Amino acid sequence: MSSPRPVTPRRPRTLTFITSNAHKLAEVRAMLGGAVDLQSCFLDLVEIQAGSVQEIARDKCRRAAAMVNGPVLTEDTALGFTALGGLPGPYIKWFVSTLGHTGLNNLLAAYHDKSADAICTFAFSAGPGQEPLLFQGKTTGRIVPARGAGTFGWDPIFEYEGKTYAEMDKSEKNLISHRYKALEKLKAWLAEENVASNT
Ligand SMILES: O=c1[nH]c(=O)c2ncn([C@@H]3O[C@H](COP(=O)(O)OP(=O)(O)OP(=O)(O)O)[C@@H](O)[C@H]3O)c2[nH]1
Ligand SMILES: [Mg+2]
Repeated sequence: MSSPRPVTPRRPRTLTFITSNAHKLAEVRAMLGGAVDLQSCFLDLVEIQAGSVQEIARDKCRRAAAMVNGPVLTEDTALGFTALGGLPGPYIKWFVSTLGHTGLNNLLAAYHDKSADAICTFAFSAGPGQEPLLFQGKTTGRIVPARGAGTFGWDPIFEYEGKTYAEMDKSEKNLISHRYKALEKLKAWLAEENVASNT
């Protein structure tokens, strides 16, 4: 007996982005432009502890799809310090709120290597029981003492090519960021469907 073929979800024209983070939503809106009709739903989803960012992102998306009983887009951001083997990674939210910018710098005080990877993982599920598809982007930078007037999480301590995210105009960050790179992959996937459905 042959096993069932995996079903590729239809690419949606409307995306419902489930997030509790207004900064993420603003960046995603700015970067998606008119590529898709973006709806948002402000929910703080449970996030599991797991060994991989992918596993956490998939679980978060499955929960969102079950909660709204329909197609959903979710996003998970990790910030991994090379010297710490990729930690705090997906747990950066709790590290930044507990340690602050200075504390995060102090974590690297004993190490010469200050490099860090900002990793963004979007997950799309076509609905409850539908396996999420992942779109991931990574930007490598350095952890530095806070600079710039950023109000978004760790933007002031993440330096890329001489400027922290917080020192960049939004439009500048949105051309090189981890989120931009992930969103380009999501947009390419959406565009493929538009080509297919117009032919
Ligand atoms: O300076 C920043 N520049 C960014 O570009 C960025 N993207 C995310 N974050 C922060 O990193 C943690 C991720 O955790 P996270 O993915 O679980 O997000 P969240 O819980 O805030 O929202 P969500 O899970 O409801 O979507 C949270 O503290 C976010 O505020 C950023 N900080
Ligand atoms: Mg979260």
